[in-house]
Amino acid sequence: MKRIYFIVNLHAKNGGCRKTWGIIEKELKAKKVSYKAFFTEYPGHAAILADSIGRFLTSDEAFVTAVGGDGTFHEVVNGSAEHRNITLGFIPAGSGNDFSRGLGIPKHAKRAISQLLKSMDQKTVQFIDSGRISQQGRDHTYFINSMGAGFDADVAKGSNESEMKSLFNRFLLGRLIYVYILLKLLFTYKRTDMEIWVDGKKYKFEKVWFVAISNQIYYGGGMKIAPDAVPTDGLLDMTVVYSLSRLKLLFVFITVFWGGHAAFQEVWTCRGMKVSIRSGRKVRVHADGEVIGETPVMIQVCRGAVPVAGILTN
Ligand SMILES: Nc1ncnc2c1ncn2[C@@H]1O[C@H](COP(=O)(O)OP(=O)(O)OP(=O)(O)O)[C@@H](O)[C@H]1O
Repeated sequence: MKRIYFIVNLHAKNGGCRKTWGIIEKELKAKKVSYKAFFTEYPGHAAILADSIGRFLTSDEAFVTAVGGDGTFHEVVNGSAEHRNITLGFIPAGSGNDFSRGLGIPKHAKRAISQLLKSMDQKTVQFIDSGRISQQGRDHTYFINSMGAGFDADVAKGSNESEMKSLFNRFLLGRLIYVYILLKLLFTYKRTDMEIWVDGKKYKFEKVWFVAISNQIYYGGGMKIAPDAVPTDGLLDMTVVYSLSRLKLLFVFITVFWGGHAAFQEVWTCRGMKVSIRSGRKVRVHADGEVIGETPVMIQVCRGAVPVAGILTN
């Protein structure tokens, strides 16, 4: 097997990733796997490391595995987007871990690395779709899980910056930070009207809470925002939540945990390849839980653009 390059964010899960990396390293040494690890030193570094590995190895096939949370994997996906020679892997060691939940990667480190090594050995790589977000005056950003505009981007920002995140992580409740921040922001968020174009067709919505565009089922640490999303179908799943009172949003929110929200008339869903989002007032936009800018944005699916080893898709 070829050498594996690891990009490790020891700060993921408020430092909890250090333990995961210890387990992985022990396994790699026991199995005599050739590897090299790079550790992120600041936000955004994982993307630079992935890009450097892609450039350094030029046309050689390269295995690059992210160890951290969805934010770390998001950076690695973006850093390797221009390098067709890179095959990715992911070992979940974050607070939310939606990618691994949706793509069948075991949450236990030892099992996750075994699955990854087996997949690399047997060359059972799968080609996952990604979404490409375009904003005026900025480089493209890619997402692998989901993107969103409006309330959920504010919640993502609040979750990433919250001092409570480390407290939740300490009690192994990292997933609940999203719920905690959502409840905090629910009573102050100002809704706005939005215009959404899907594959050339225009839809208008009043008093929108958020638009979520998903490549796979989960977001926000285990919520089934797009229960029917398939990450290899060349399509993105849209969810628009609009015209709901604050109280009813809370009610709808509870149903997202089992994917029951689509039954409400104020929840609109649709599938497509090309989407654009415009809003009455500018609202925040996130990609894989990382804030990347504001509306307006355009999104395009990139079918099968991301080769990933060690995953299970149907
Ligand atoms: N050396 C570093 N110091 C501080 N922050 C870093 C460092 N390296 C990476 N980061 C940042 O840490 C943040 C959190 O990482 P990540 O999202 O992977 O973990 P998480 O938030 O615990 O998990 P999840 O996204 O699954 O909830 C990312 O925004 C990343 O840019």
